[in-house]
Amino acid sequence: MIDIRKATKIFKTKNNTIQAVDDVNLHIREGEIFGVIGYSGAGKSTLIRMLNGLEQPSSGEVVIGEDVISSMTRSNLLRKRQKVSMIFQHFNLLWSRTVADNISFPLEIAGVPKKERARRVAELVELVGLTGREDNYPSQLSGGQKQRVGIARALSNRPEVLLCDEATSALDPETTDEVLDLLVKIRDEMDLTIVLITHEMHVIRKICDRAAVMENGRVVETGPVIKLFQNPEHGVTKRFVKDDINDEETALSFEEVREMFPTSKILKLGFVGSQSKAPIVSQVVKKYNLDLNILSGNIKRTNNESYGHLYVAIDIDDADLESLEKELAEHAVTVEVEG
Ligand SMILES: Nc1ncnc2c1ncn2[C@@H]1O[C@H](COP(=O)(O)OP(=O)(O)OP(=O)(O)O)[C@@H](O)[C@H]1O
Repeated sequence: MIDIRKATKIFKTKNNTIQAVDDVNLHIREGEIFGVIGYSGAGKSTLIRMLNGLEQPSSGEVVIGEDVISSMTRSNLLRKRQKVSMIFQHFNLLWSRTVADNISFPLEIAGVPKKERARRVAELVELVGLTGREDNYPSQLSGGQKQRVGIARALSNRPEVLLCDEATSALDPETTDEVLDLLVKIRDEMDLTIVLITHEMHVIRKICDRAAVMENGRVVETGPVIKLFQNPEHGVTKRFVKDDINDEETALSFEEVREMFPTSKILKLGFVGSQSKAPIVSQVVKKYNLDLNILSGNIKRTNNESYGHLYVAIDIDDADLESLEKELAEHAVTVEVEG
């Protein structure tokens, strides 16, 4: 559906040349929620702006559906933007217009008749959960409500692609989750493809199907979200995953654990998918008659799976450990011996 092929973007300023996007190749499938994550300056905004022609690549191509965005005429691009719409971190609402009039604005520009506009606005207000707020001005709304207006406005011309530029970065965690839930709902109900950029791994974990990690203009890792969390390969991905899981405390307490259980081995058991809900550990503990201390654990949910790990201190000799590893592997539970 979306193909970014060998895209680069070079900004030349008076004293400087900056390679904001460096030889990026990405394929985004129809109907997926695709995330791009990176720290500040990684090139995310420049990349997402290439998808609606707000930036033109210095070289390479951006294709959405049948259209080569990177070589469209201005008038065709303006028409295409009705099908590739965008929401923003700071909402970009028109402050002198009411909720209803903000949502109606793109329809007015597209020349939709008044009656039809009113019908569409009513539908969208309901879809984004703003019934009763139609006549409010943006200044009378909370951040989450303002973003709902932004979403409704972006959906007014029935786009095929919705681009989200740090759409939840200005919101508190609870409101973030509500807006993320809304994005999933509209993707499901409206056959949308969503591309979002963020610096929060939580956002990727919560709603994305696949994601790309950017650093210095390059995509350094890409794949299904569960894979990025379970088996991050690049250092930047590992940092993002660690920040999200926040297992620093576990690492710090290993020394104490060794003092407390000098004869034990410390194991990290990794779970994914349906296995993370099954009582596998208690089954093998019973079977091998093991003495086991649970040190810490963490189970997280992605959009459609759970994954996580459990640190345990366990009195076990090498032979038993080998059979235990084999048995757990049959249940897709990984075992790593710490230290
Ligand atoms: N119009 C521009 N002119 C010159 N340099 C630019 C321009 N736009 C972006 N850059 C530079 O390109 C690099 C990538 O910027 P970009 O905004 O795409 O990164 P980002 O990952 O979105 O970061 P942030 O999250 O801070 O917005 C940065 O070094 C930035 O300073």
